[in-house]
Amino acid sequence: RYRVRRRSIKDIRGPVSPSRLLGHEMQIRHQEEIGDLEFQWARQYGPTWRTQGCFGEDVLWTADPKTLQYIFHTSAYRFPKTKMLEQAAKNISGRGIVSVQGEVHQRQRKIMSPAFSAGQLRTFLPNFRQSAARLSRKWKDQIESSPSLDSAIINIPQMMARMTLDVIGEVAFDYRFGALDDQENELAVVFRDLFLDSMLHPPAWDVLFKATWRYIPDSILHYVRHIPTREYSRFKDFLDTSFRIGKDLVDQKASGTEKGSKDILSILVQSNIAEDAKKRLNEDEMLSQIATLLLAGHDTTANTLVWTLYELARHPEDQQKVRDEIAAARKDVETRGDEDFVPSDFDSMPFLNAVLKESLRLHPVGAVLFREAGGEDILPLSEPLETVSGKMIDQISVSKGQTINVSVCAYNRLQSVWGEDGDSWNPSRFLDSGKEGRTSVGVFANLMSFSAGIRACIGWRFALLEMQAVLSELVETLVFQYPEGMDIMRLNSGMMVPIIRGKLEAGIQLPLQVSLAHGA
Ligand code: HEM
Repeated sequence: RYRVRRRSIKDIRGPVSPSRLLGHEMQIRHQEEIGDLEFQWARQYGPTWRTQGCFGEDVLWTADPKTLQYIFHTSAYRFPKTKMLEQAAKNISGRGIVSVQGEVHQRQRKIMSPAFSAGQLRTFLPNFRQSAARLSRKWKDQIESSPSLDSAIINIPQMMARMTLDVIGEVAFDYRFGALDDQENELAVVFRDLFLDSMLHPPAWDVLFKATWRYIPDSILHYVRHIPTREYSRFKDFLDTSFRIGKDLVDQKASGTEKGSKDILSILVQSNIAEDAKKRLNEDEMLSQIATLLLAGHDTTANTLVWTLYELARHPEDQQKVRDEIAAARKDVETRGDEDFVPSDFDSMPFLNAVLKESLRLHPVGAVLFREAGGEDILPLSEPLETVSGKMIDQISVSKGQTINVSVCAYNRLQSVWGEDGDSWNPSRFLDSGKEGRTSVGVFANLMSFSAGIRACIGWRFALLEMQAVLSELVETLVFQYPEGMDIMRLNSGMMVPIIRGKLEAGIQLPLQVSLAHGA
């Protein structure tokens, strides 16, 4: 009888598995700091290695630029998200753009793209700036009411996440969360600590259970969202609440009472109406996009900004350089007679942009992307790889269903791409233009932090402009200092977040000493 032989990746080198049943899964999820193991393995085996998943599955890991380029750019939909990831995304965001695949994804992305055009984005800048100004006002008030009157220790992540939630509410849906003003908004409440509460250090039973999802038919898998444990019920609460509130919002936009509105949902509703009837988003898909944008568009940006302030507090000379650049741009604004920065002003802040890139490089909020081979395929490698049996190979054959974990954090530090100081903070690397010979990979700055290709972050320009707007306000008006002896760790709560070593129970923490900038 003819049998198809699966292509084995057993000859790819990798660490010895600590458990037959769970492989490296628990070790990876419970590692002390996010990325530590991947950095170690990338150093030991090069940018491609193999680990053991649950039930003895061989998992291929890659941080190799040529492989990444092949998977994300060259191969269209040939490397879908794993079924486990697809279902996990559906549990929390429904059938929105993050969780669908192939043609459905292509259809949704086409309808959503107009809402993220450059022209559309410009209209959001005043909102980004006003929200940033409200945040800096809050922190100034905290400083002015502190015992010393000139500085205060402030836990940065808390208010930052509230600000980005307010921003996404307003510009995406014309909806007021009032999060910066401590309002007990229903949606804001189901959102609070959603990921930290549900995804940190998952128990072994759940890791094993999720590993079986690939064998369960979709019609049954759909019901996992009703499992009454902490993770599943928190996600269900969030999704149900966001669908209920979203429905009112969509009805308002569709009824045309808000003609001329420029929020993302209004554009989306219009773009959907303009689409061929057969290709339109149905109600379930439309509501899912609301949950998706809330999730994808708020904590991501907040955390990147938090890590940026962490680095600037640790590198005061760089912080001052950014402040000087902002001051020079401010003079230009005044000379022009404008009230505030316009998008092109941020082009004249090369160091601020380099700082954001370097922060995204060292602290990608999504440290790993999960894919599988949609069919038999051959992955190219940028450098020959020595196998367990001592062969040198320059490509890897994979079978349909082969799990491929993309280590964004390891790629972002790869010495062959970023130089010997790949592990260190050095924003100036982005000021040098000597990039010839590099394999072009990510959608932004050759980084994988916003992913790449047809499934790259749809909101990367949005995030960048928001971060430019917020960082320029905060650094112009405030000075951030790193408290002596504090030890911050990168924790995995589904996203890379900071905590203080030994104080996990305190949750996400980055307390910085904040004072008023001279003249602010
Ligand atoms: C610094 C901030 C951000 C980072 C680092 C980031 C990162 C990413 C990454 C890595 C992906 C790919 C995920 C995967 O393939 O598994 C992604 C997808 C996505 N992001 Fe972002 N993101 C950010 C901000 C935003 C914002 C502000 C929005 C919306 C306003 C947004 C909306 C989305 C959407 C809708 C997708 C799915 C795209 C698709 O599958 O076609 N993101 N993002």
